[in-house]
Amino acid sequence: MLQLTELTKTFTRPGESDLVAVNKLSFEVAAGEVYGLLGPNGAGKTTTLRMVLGLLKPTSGDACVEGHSATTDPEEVKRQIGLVSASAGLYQWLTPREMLYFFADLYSVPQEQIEVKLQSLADLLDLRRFLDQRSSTLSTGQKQRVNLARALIHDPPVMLLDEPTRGLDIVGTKVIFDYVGHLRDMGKTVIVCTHRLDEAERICDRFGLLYFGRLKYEGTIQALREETGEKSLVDMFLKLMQEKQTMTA
Ligand SMILES: Nc1ncnc2c1ncn2[C@@H]1O[C@H](COP(=O)(O)OP(=O)(O)OP(=O)(O)O)[C@@H](O)[C@H]1O
Repeated sequence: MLQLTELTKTFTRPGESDLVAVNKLSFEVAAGEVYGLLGPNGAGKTTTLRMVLGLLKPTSGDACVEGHSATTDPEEVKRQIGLVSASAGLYQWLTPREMLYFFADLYSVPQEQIEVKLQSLADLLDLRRFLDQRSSTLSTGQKQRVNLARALIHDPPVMLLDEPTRGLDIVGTKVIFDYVGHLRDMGKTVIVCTHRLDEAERICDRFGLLYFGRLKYEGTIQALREETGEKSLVDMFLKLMQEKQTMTA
């Protein structure tokens, strides 16, 4: 369970006015739910994720991850979250097996559980053929699957996926779709940040449309259609942008 309460981040900029990058953002994501946090460049998605991860201190408000405050208990919050980021790399000189053991150890997964966990992830993500091959020799798709396994090795209840399909072909994208399906089935609380609105529409249960740090719309695709009068997320965004242009014209 993830709960954001009036989460706010103001950046002070030398010689310029302050920038409210995230502005009183409140929403909840339940276990077994996939929430799409969507927004154009600069909307405040990354700043929000950094605060949820306990890496950036909010100016006010808080994010609660499984009941732990990201502000006062950031170390526990990190243990509760699995992060999948398009830009995460692998340790080239390690094999996937070594890397998964390394991260399991880092997260204090009990020794007797590591092998069991590794075997189940190897099945889930089809890693068996290359578990003992150096990561530098893996294909892009194989590396991606190892990264997905790494995020789950400590069995976190909350998963953050940041641009998970960036740079992937159809096969790689399908792996992500299936992975998100598994996460939902496992009862994880999932947040997906992406620019790919068409993909978000297929994999998310509910959406928050972020614009200039504020949640402009929130709901299921059906609720958003009724509220905006637009059919697709793309059209909803275009409408939002138009409103802003009219306001500033
Ligand atoms: N450390 C910082 N200092 C000053 N301004 C910042 C800082 N970090 C982010 N910003 C500003 O805050 C706003 C939100 O940025 P953020 O990276 O959260 O947006 P985003 O929605 O993730 O965008 P993108 O999709 O392009 O990654 C932007 O205007 C950005 O320039």
